[in-house]
Amino acid sequence: MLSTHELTIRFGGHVAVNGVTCSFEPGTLTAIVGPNGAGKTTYFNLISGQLRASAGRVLLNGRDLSGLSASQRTRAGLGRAFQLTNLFPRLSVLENVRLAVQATREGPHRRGLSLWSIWSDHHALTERAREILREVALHEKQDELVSNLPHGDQRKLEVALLIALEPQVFMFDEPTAGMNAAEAPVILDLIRRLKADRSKTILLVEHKMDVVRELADRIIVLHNGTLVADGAPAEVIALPVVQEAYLGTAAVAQEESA
Ligand SMILES: Nc1ncnc2c1ncn2[C@@H]1O[C@H](COP(=O)(O)OP(=O)(O)OP(=O)(O)O)[C@@H](O)[C@H]1O
Repeated sequence: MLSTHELTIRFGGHVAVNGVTCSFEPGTLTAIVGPNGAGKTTYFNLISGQLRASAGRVLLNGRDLSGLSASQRTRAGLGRAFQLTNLFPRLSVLENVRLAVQATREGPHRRGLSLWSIWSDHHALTERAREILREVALHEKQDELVSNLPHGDQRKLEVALLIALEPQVFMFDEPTAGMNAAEAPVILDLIRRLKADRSKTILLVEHKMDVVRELADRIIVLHNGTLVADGAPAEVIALPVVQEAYLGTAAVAQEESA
């Protein structure tokens, strides 16, 4: 189980995430919603280690990750979509995924340096990388250079790399942002499949309410950095703070007068 305890960060005088205590169970997809600037991405950054907390703790299966770097947290099982700046733009799509698979499987694949083990490892890693690319519908572009990929494909590649890490916790920050109508369903299907594997913990920051409504088992709401609501999707979506953030104050006024 993943949990945060009184997690807080201050930027100068501004408290962007303010004492957030919350637990996330395996087999559950939790959507994190809230108005612009509420602290959703900052909360993600604190969990994944991109930002160091001013106070509070992040625990995974009882282990305190608070002092660990982002890459150490990744090795501990926290999977956050790669920033594309971390990729190798001059390598192919397949090579990038293969390297991520290799980095994940480094331990079991170290069987000494016989030519056979090098070849069979390479073969197995490449096969796994191809399989992942099929899952995100990027297999037809496996030989393209990453630097040449259009935006939607780069986002798919981020998800491919996340899968290659085989994390226990999947963190998606607006995974379909910038994708066209043909591309988004591929990623949403993939999240549905991850969800069906009841052992994974999934966190999703998402502005599209239809996506949240369909995928989330639970919704938490951040407002000015504070956790203001936590519960089943239908009851949380009905709250005025969510209605205001996503549907505009007009919708709230209409409901109130109805
Ligand atoms: N590195 C930083 N330095 C200073 N202030 C920051 C920094 N990162 C975030 N903030 C501030 O923290 C607050 C929360 O930002 P954050 O991006 O987490 O919100 P969000 O809920 O993800 O917003 P959005 O929905 O618009 O993406 C904002 O007021 C933002 O300006």
